[in-house]
Amino acid sequence: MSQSAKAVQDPRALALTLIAGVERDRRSLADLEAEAPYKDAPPEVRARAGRLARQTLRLSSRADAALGPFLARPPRPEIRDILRLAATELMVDGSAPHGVVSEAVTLAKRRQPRASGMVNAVLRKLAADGRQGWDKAPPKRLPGWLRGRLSAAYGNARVAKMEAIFEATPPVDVTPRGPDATLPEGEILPTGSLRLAAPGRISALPGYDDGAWWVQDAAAALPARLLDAQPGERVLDLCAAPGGKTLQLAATGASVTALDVSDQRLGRLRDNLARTGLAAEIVVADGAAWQPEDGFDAILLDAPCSATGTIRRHPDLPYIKSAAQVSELAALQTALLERAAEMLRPGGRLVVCTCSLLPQEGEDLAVPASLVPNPEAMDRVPGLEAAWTARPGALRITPESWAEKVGIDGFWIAAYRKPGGA
Ligand SMILES: C[S@@+](CC[C@H](N)C(=O)[O-])C[C@H]1O[C@@H](n2cnc3c(N)ncnc32)[C@H](O)[C@@H]1O
Repeated sequence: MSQSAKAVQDPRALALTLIAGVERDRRSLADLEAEAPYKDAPPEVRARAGRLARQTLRLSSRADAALGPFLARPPRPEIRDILRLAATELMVDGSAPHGVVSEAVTLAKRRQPRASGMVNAVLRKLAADGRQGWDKAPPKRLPGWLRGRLSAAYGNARVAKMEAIFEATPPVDVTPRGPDATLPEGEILPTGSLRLAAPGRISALPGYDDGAWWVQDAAAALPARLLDAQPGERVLDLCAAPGGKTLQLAATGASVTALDVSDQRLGRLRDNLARTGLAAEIVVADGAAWQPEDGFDAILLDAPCSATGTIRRHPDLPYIKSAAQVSELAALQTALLERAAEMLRPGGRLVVCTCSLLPQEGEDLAVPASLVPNPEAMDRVPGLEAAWTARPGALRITPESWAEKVGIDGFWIAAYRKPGGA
């Protein structure tokens, strides 16, 4: 059987193909998971492989620190990845050592047979004596270009706290469709989202099939709440796919247009609307060029960005994002914001957000002269931390907020209005 055919049946082998694709080819997990061998694997193999790959990427430097004392010399990358993956299974999952070691040895035999004895010996030693080295290792550092910028914005101590949060398995939050929604077990958060107690298989949880709620980080749920769409209002969700915020807007009874440049990503938005029974007009277009016939009462711009606020959910990002990409994205964000301001009717409201931690994609974005800050928007949402207010009408949320609850996604969210109108 070929390596790729074996990977389809074996979650560990499949996880290793994902890890290699991220680390060595600098490709995103989303892209790798859309193609073979991942897409051909059975659902339960895919789910476990995806979880193992993310866990291993999140914890790779902790694994290296714990494995280091037992290694005579640095292993080749494909053997190093097997060791890292097995280390996380031993130290995080608490899996039985004999099973983890024997699977790792089998994988090593396929890649570099001469290394299998070393893999066996090192992992046995790690299982017996590695706990202290694992626990005392510092969290994985962000890449230098990103760490430098975040340290300049927030200080080293806060960045270290963010790095600690990025190592943790992220919680799963859901947005209730309304006050009477059937909800799974969990903790109601101050801002109204629900943090699931035991996520497991999401589609098997009560209320999922009826569209009573949808998965959405607590921070990601805030921009639509701040926009406060009203029944009958004409609302534009600019950059809408896969549609978490479209669902929130549509659930208010507003008349929602959901626009995105990616027809493929809009496919997921269509599926989400079908599951929840909510409605929106879907437009495939470049938001910076689209010309609607009439202005909108309210616009939500969730612009494409570096997504550096979501590294705990996307541990591949530090490998694949660069400073040059951030500058390109900031230029696109500025163009989309200018266009959004033009599409807003006088008297209308606009909320712009990015799931970025970089001021270049938040605090420093140029705001069109036709818009003024709308601090009143903040009064409509409960549970906002005072420390999040960056300036009137704008929130800077960083991932180490709510650290005792395992954090929150990082976001920049700013509310504006366009003076004039009736
Ligand atoms: C942060 S995501 C949006 C997430 C979405 N609002 C949600 O809550 O599920 C950014 C989106 O912007 C889209 N996008 C990128 N460039 C665009 C453009 N020029 N015009 C419209 N959409 C664009 C991407 O396809 C992507 O779906």
